[in-house]
Amino acid sequence: VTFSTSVRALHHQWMQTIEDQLHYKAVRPHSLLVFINPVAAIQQAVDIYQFKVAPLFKLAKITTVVIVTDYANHARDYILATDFHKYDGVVCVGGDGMFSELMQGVIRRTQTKAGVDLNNPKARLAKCHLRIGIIPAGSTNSVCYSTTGVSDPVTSALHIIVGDCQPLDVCSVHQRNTLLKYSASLLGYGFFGDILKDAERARWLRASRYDLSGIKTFLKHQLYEGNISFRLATGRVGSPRDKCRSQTDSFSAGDEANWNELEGKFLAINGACISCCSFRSSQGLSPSGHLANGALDLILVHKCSKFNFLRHLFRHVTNNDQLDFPFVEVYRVREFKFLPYVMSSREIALKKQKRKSHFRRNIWRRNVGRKSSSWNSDGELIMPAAIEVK
Ligand SMILES: Nc1ncnc2c1ncn2[C@@H]1O[C@H](COP(=O)(O)OP(=O)(O)OP(=O)(O)O)[C@@H](O)[C@H]1O
Repeated sequence: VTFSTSVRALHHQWMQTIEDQLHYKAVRPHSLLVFINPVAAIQQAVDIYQFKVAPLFKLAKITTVVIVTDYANHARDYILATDFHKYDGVVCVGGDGMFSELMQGVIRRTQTKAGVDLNNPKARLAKCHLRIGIIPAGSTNSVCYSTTGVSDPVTSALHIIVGDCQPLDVCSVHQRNTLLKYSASLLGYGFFGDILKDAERARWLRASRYDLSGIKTFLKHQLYEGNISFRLATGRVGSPRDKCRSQTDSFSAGDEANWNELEGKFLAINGACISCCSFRSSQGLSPSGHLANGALDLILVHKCSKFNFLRHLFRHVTNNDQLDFPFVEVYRVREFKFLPYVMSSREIALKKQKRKSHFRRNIWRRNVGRKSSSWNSDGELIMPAAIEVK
């Protein structure tokens, strides 16, 4: 909504009323540290901040320190080394990758200060009090879209100004006793991991790199074999197949379920902490995913024909239920572990020999088990395939 008037007195009255209202807001930021990723999407983040956001912060009397990053992980390193007493929060001007970078910095900083061993997958993390605001300026902006309902810099700036707060679930991704990453939106193995890996090689194509890599990855129809074990979320956390999207309970003590285990050949294994919607898919990967219920929706896409996989993918951009297929399983879980089955080079050699005589009969097996995929963690690649997520 835009108000406009040529009457000076009325304009002044409106401004005064807004200022008064802001004055009464108890928890709103007065001082912010802003990080701008100049290479996000079509390299317009600096302009978006300068022309759309900075004037609003100025009107709201928010003082800012602005840093245009020089390299990947500049913001994360800065957060780890900075004294935050004078800031009420940090703002990320960029996409999901940039948000993830700031989030890694904020969580790592909080845990280190609290003496928590980051590499211990069983450690209970300390709560982060420093808030992160997102001004969408990236290619996908899924976290912003899933939390505010749109991807619009001005809307996000207004949310920040009035001090809106939306808690988010974050999961830790470990390999044995090493922390790999924290993830707040998508953890995708197979299809989404391969798309990202391919798209990273073609960053010069900007946002369209995802479309091109998506088509290439789809045509490869690569299957990945492995074992997945997961602990279901119990209590009133709802189900990923709920049609009702209203908020559910969050994790409560004593909420323990047994581990389930299954193995198979997967086209995709996706963990969604939020619905992961974006302009590409207004429903998202997990349309009923909740924002802070302490659970993650685990979507397993089993081996199926290319045609059926295309139907599943196509439903993400329509209002049809993309989870309603016999080859798609979905669980709301507290944690999961994945172990890829990858053949050794000796096994591959043996298989090749065998295939010479049974080439036609075994042709379908060509894609299975030769190599593992990588994980796409909020738009960042995680190379180890065997992970524990909590
Ligand atoms: N100055 C910089 N030079 C190069 N890379 C940077 C710089 N600053 C940040 N980065 C990195 O750029 C990566 C991508 O940034 P970002 O997520 O903002 O844009 P995007 O990939 O276009 O958007 P999305 O993640 O929403 O698709 C992030 O991983 C971030 O760490």
